[in-house]
Amino acid sequence: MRPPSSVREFEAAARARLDPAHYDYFAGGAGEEVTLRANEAAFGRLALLPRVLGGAAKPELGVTLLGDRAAAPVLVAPTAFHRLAHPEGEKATARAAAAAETIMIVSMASTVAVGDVAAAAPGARLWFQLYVQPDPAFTELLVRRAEEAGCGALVVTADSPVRGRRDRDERHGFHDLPTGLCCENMRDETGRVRPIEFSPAISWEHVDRLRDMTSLPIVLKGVLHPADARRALGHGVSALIVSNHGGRQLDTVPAAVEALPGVVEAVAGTVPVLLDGGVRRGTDVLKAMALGASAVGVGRPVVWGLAADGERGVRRVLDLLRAEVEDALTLCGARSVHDLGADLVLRPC
Ligand SMILES: Cc1cc2nc3c(=O)[nH]c(=O)nc-3n(C[C@H](O)[C@H](O)[C@H](O)COP(=O)(O)O)c2cc1C
Ligand SMILES: CC(C)CC(=O)C(=O)O
Repeated sequence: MRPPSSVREFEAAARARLDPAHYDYFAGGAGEEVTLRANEAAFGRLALLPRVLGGAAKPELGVTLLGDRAAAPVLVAPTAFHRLAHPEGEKATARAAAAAETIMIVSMASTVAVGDVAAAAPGARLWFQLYVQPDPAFTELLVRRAEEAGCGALVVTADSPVRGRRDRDERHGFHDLPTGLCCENMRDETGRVRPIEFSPAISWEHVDRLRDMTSLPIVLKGVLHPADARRALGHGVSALIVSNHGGRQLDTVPAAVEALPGVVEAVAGTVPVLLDGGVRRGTDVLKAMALGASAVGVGRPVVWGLAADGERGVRRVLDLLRAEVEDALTLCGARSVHDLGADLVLRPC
């Protein structure tokens, strides 16, 4: 059978393979899924206004983020539970990210321990995503594990003081991983697996404590409001990710790409601003970068690749997106992803 030739086809292939409860866990969003739909729809409403006769024979796609080089401005966003999608789980994802020469943000809720992910994928550039745990000693243990695994940054998720309410999971009664799988990073010193806890009282003080705890750069994920973006700058944050968690947390917040310009303006170039949510095509990547993003993350597309064909599927998803970015860049008459300005995008009135 021919391999899928778009992220959409990968989703169809993944859906055909996955248990419906697991497909719905990966695909679903919070509440009425207004934000989930908005993430993709907002990219569709933005039109590209290309230039002509300005291209390069080999356009520049590479970006350097917090000292880590990525061959294309498309990162692997942190997503939980990869072994639900494929037995090799995060090991397969990391190998594919390494082969595609991009950065993978390993979820704290990975089903392979971050140290084992790193060991399985030599040369992978990994960052570690953290949900601050109510027990500060356990949070510190997680940070040390990320450091020992060689992760290049700590990505602190700020949009999840509680877990989003997801009707699809309720309908299936999907609340726990099946027997044999667990969140391997959550083992304490005795080997017991702790449940992931959310911290409703998470605050800027927690960011300060993390700042004191580690010399890793801290990336704040889940920022939508410009005032929070400005505030983050005073707390030693090295980058921001504009994200609504793929529409899985607070429903009816704006599409990520709609929130992007306000955050970009607020930080005024002091730190890189990344975006995730709804990126499915190379043209989406260009639109986000034209509006000021330094790179984007993809969540579900990677899971679809993994479910469809393991490491090979993830590699193909990343390669497809890279090729689409290259084509779109050339068709926009641009020589480099660093040359894109807001005039490339026509926003609806
Ligand atoms: C199945 C799934 C699991 C996720 N798990 C995490 C997680 O563990 N930590 C986190 O910060 N974000 C998590 N996210 C959010 C992603 O990092 C990202 O914000 C989102 O998927 C981007 O939207 P996209 O799926 O449209 O690309 C998850 C998203 C999905 C779809
Ligand atoms: C363990 C989960 C809370 C992971 C997550 O962030 C998600 O499912 O969106």
